[in-house]
Amino acid sequence: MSTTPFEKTPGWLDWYAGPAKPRFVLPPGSVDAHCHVFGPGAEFPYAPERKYTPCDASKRQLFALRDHLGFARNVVVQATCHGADNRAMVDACLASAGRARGVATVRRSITDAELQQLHTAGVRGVRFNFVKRLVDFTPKDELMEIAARVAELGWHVVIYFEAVDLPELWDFFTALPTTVVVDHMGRPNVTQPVDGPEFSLFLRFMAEHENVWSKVSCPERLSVSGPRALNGEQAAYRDVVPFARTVVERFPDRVLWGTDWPHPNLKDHMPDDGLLVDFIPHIAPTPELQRKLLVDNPMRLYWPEET
Ligand SMILES: O=C(O)/C=C(\CC(=O)C(=O)O)C(=O)O
Repeated sequence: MSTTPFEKTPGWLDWYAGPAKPRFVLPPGSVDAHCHVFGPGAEFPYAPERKYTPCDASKRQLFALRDHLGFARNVVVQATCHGADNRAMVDACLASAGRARGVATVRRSITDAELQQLHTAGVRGVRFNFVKRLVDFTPKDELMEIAARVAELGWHVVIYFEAVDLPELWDFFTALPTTVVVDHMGRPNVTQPVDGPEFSLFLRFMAEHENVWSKVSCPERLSVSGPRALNGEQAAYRDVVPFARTVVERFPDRVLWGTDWPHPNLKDHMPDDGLLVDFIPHIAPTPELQRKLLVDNPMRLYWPEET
């Protein structure tokens, strides 16, 4: 039972308890390269400037899911409900015995010593979020300054934005001096054709910039016609498959996959994470593509010293 002093956002959907055991057997050493921890709020309070208040989702629960699904490692991405207070994410990395790396949110005021502490804890990237419902605006010159500082540590920049905003953000993104990792394929509108102007622009963004990678994650967030990953469904979110599969097949060495557990801000349903894993072979149909997506690429980015 939760003892959080926080009241969840009305209508909040809690993460799925008792997920199925995936039928798809993950390659040994697979990395869940996009997931979060929330609090627990009593230990790691949510940020005053947050746009939503989630249910708690602790490191212990995350690691139990990792083991249940068959992942070896996690990349814990700072969620906006914790603002630039990275303590919950750092605590998860430190408790993971080297099996978790982190992506932080930092402000311009962070000191070099604090950045170094994050590095020692396992942080290897910063996240710049441009989704307006999630964060207040941060000036681009501040973000560029942060990017230049973290480049010196060998970190990358994770960017999260809506597809309609890519044209306006293009110049900023293409000026970033690091590897750039796009969350959830830049959130395409999957009711549009995969070869239509919107997604073609995203593919061009990746094709013309070899430092740009993409997470082919979050079908449950992008899908419009489903079916949902519930009740044993083995062919969930069919409308997202052509988009993700195109990215995996065109850029096999620059893609990552993650559960996005505990799935913040879903409105419609909460997926069974076991069935989400069963989505992977639909978008990465061969063992070679699967190994690159789940092992080789995330290891190169987050644990390069082991590759
Ligand atoms: O978990 C995600 O990747 C997506 C989110 C939440 C988020 O980014 C955050 O809170 O930081 C969303 O679309 O609401």
